Amino acid sequence: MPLPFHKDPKPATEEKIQKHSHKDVNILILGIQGVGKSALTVRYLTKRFIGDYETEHESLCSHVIMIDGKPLSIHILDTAWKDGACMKDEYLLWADGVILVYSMVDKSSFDKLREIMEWILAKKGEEKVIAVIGNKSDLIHRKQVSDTEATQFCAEYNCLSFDTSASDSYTDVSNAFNTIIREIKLNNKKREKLNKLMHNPSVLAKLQIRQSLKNLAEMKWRSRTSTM
Ligand SMILES: Nc1nc2c(ncn2[C@@H]2O[C@H](COP(=O)(O)OP(=O)(O)OP(=O)(O)O)[C@@H](O)[C@H]2O)c(=O)[nH]1
Repeated sequence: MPLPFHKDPKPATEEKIQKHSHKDVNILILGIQGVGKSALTVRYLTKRFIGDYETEHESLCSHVIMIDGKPLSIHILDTAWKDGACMKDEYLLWADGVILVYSMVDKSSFDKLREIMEWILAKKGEEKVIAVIGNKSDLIHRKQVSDTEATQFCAEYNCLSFDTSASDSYTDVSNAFNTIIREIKLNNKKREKLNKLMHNPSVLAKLQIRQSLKNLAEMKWRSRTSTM
C-alpha cells in the first residue's frame, strides 16, 4: 500500500535536496544509529509506529501538513549515522532547522550530541532552529540520561527540548515537530526581513556612512596617540 506521504526510497542526493522553494520548511534529523530518527519521522507523518525501519540510507520525506489552518510543504531529511558521515556541510546549508535525537536509554547517544552541536556551531548553524529530542521515554525503567543533564545541555546551547516516545505517544511527537516547525517559520520570516533590509539602498547607504564615520574617528584617534 502506498504511504500517505512521499518517502523517497533511494538515498537523498545533493541534487534532490536543493530543489525546494524557499517558503518550504527543510528539517535535518541527526543522531547516532538506533535512537529512533526514522520512527519519529514516520510517526509524525503517518501517525503510525511500524517498529522496523530501513537503516542503510538517508531518506528525504516530503509532505504537505496543515499548520495553524494553512498548508505547508515540509521536507525531512532522515539521515543514516554511519560514524558521522551524515554530518555534511551541504545538508546543514539546506536545513532551516536541525533536530538532534538521542535515546533516553543510551547515554552514548546523548554524549554524541555535543560533538554534533559543536560541528553545527563551527558551520555557523546557530542561525537555524535547533531542537533536541530525547526519545524512548516509554522505557523509563532503563533511563540513562537524567532530566537535569538534558535541561543543562539545552540551556547551554540555547535550543528547544522535547521528550518523546515514538512508540507510545503520537501527541508528544506531533507537539514536538509542530513547535519546531512554527519556530522555523518565525525564524525564516525574521531572516527574510533582515535580508530585505540589507538590500534596501537607503539602509545600505546609512550603513556605509556609519562605517566611514567610524573609520574617520579611528584614524583621528590613531594620529592623536602617535603624536603624544
Ligand atoms: N521502545 C521504543 N522503541 C523505539 C522508539 N523509537 C524507536 N524505537 C525502536 O528503536 C529501533 C531503532 O529505531 P529507528 O527509527 O530505526 O532508529 P534510527 O535512529 O532511524 O536508526 P538508524 O536508521 O540506524 O540510524 C527500532 O527497533 C524502533 O522500533 C520508542 O520511542 N520507544
